[in-house]
Order: sequence, then C-alpha cells, then structure tokens
Amino acid sequence: MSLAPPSTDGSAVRKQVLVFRELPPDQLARLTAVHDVTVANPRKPDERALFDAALAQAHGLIGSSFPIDAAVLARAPRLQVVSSISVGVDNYALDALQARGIVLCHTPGVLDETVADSVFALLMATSRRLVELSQLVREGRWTHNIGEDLFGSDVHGKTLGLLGFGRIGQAVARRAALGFGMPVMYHARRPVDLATQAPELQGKAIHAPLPVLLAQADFVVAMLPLSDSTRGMVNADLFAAMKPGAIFINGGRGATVVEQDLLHALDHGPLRAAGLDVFATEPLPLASPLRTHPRVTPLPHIGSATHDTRHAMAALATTNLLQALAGERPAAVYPPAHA
Ligand SMILES: NC(=O)C1=CN([C@@H]2O[C@H](COP(=O)(O)OP(=O)(O)OC[C@H]3O[C@@H](n4cnc5c(N)ncnc54)[C@H](OP(=O)(O)O)[C@@H]3O)[C@@H](O)[C@H]2O)C=CC1
Ligand SMILES: O=CC(=O)O
Repeated sequence: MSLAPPSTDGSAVRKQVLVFRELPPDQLARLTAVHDVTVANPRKPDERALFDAALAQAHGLIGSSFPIDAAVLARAPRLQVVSSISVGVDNYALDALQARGIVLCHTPGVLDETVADSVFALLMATSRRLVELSQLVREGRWTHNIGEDLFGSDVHGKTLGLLGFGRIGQAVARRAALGFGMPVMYHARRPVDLATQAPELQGKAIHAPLPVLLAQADFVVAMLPLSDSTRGMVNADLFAAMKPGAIFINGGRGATVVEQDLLHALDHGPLRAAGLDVFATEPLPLASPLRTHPRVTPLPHIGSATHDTRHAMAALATTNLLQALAGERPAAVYPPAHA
C-alpha cells in the first residue's frame, strides 16, 4: 500500500520510508505527515514486489521480525536509517550497517516490565504445571482429587539463576527477589554495580560464577541477546551442570540454546521442565519435538505482546526514525553511545 503524501508545507524535505511490518494508525500518521510512506510486508507474497520496489528508494525502514541482512541492504542504496520495533537487534547485519554509516535504532526500556511479567508467568506455569492441569479440567478428566503424580514445585523461596542481567533480566530479578523471596544469582560478562543501577536488589542478587549458579539454581532463566558470543551458549555442558529437578526458561532468543541438548536434558538429564517463549526457528516448525513435549510449555514469542507495550514500542520506533531522518540523534540508537 503506497500512502499518498498530503500537500507539502515546504518546511522539510520529504523522504521515502518503507514500513515493513504493520504500524498502529496513529504512528503511521506521524510518518505520513512528513514523509512519503510505503507499507509492504515482505513476508506476504502479494506484497513482496512492492517491498522490493520501495526498498530501492528507501531512506528509512521501520518494522520487525524480518531479517535485514547484507543482501537486503545491498538493494537499498539510499538507506540512512533502520528503526526496529524490537529491542533485540539480531535480525540486522550490524557490520554492513556500520560500514555504510546507516543508523540502527531499537526499543529498549519500554518493554522491560511486560517481558518480565511474561517470563515470570512462564516460570509459574511450568513449576505449578498450570497448562497441563487446566487441560485436564477442560477435557473432563478431573474426576477425583489429583494425586502426588500431578503436584508441582514451589516458586517462593527457591533460587533463581539468571543468564543475562540487563534491563529485562533485572526486571525478572525484582519480581523474584522482592515479590517471591527468591535469592537471585546472575551470570553476565561484567558485574552490575547494584548500588547505582539497581539499589533495590542490593543484598538480594549476586554475580556468581556460572558453575555455581547452575549447581544451585532451581530456576535457570535465559534473558540473553543473540550475538556471536551467545549463539548456542546454553548447550549440553550447561544443562549437565544444572541441579537435578531444575526448570529452564528461555525469554531471550531461541538460538542461544542448542535445542537438541535441551531435549536431551529433559529426557535424560536434570531438567524437570522448560518454558520457552522463543525458538531457533520461528514460527516453531510443526515437526519440532519441543512443540509437543509433555514437560515443555511453549509460547509463540509473546514476551512484549500487550496492547500497551506494543504501542509504546511502535511509538518509540517511530520517534527514533523521525529523529534520525531529521538528522538528530535518535532516542534509542544501537549501539548506545556509552557501549
Ligand atoms: N521474548 C521476547 O518477546 C523478548 C525477548 N527479548 C530478548 O531479550 C534480550 C535482552 O534484552 P535486554 O535485557 O533489554 O538487553 P540488555 O542488553 O539490557 O541485557 C543483556 C544482558 O545479557 C548479558 N550478556 C550479553 N552477552 C553475554 C554473554 N556472551 N555472556 C553472558 N552474558 C551476556 C549482558 O551483560 P554483559 O554485556 O555484561 O555480558 C546483559 O546482562 C534482547 O536482546 C532480546 O533478544 C527482548 C524483548 C522481548
Ligand atoms: O523479541 C522481542 C524484542 O523486542 O526483541
């Protein structure tokens, strides 16, 4: 869909913007007020040709869930800015963007609490077997009091081990430590200065050596970005080092986990259960054993999927794009200036 520009007020140079995933109407209106906008989702076969044509002219891209790789960038000779409606930047060819001086923006911060809510919901659901037991009621199999074979495991007071302790990891830690009395251990390459960055977690969360975290955590929650350093990081060695009966939750990116190793840890290793919002291939292929494994609770990548938060992400991404196209420093550029 090409959106005709309103009559120009002559105050600014209109640029070509390609929206590659749907934007809420109010955010689309902010763009069309100042730029020429094409909306085309390359995942839809009937919009692919329009996407390709608009890409060749685009100064700015905004969207998510589609890889903007080196081949796509090579077909966008005028590109100045890519604004992702996501905090994760693993869909973007970072080296090629940097080499061409194309600004990359993303949406940190506005989704932290919502994603942490989702991760904690998954942690609760797996430990108390909520989906499985709800299914039992729905299917008319609740004919007598459930027995020990269907009991769950406690959450409060148990130890949480976080792989990744950034914005979202810390939001998960707050829920665990302040709401559920859980001691928190975290693994990251650099310890976080809790006194300045998360004073409410002082004395409640510690930076622990990975083997210690894995041996002691009742819940291991991965909240890692996908990068060269994290791809396949959660592998057979890590699963083997986890405490017997541990529950594994992944709210970061699927490819940080070796899924075959996860399955082995469920069937032959220490894992009691797993809760997964993200997968190496999304949507999850029908043939994936993770889809139907009885002790896996799979979700369709819904970490930030509330009306409020998805709108806040779209608004921040739109602001970022408008700022960058105006030659200003965007509110949330990747990598951040201090990195
Ligand atoms: N399921 C969903 O819907 C969502 C998933 N996400 C995913 O969550 C990720 C995290 O988001 P956010 O918290 O904002 O990101 P941050 O950048 O704030 O945090 C990332 C954390 O991971 C750590 N980390 C990075 N690389 C490594 C490594 N090699 N080894 C150990 N720790 C590492 C960082 O610490 P250090 O650099 O010191 O190692 C930091 O603690 C996103 O990148 C995205 O992929 C985000 C939103 C929604
Ligand atoms: O996975 C979602 C994101 O914002 O990143």
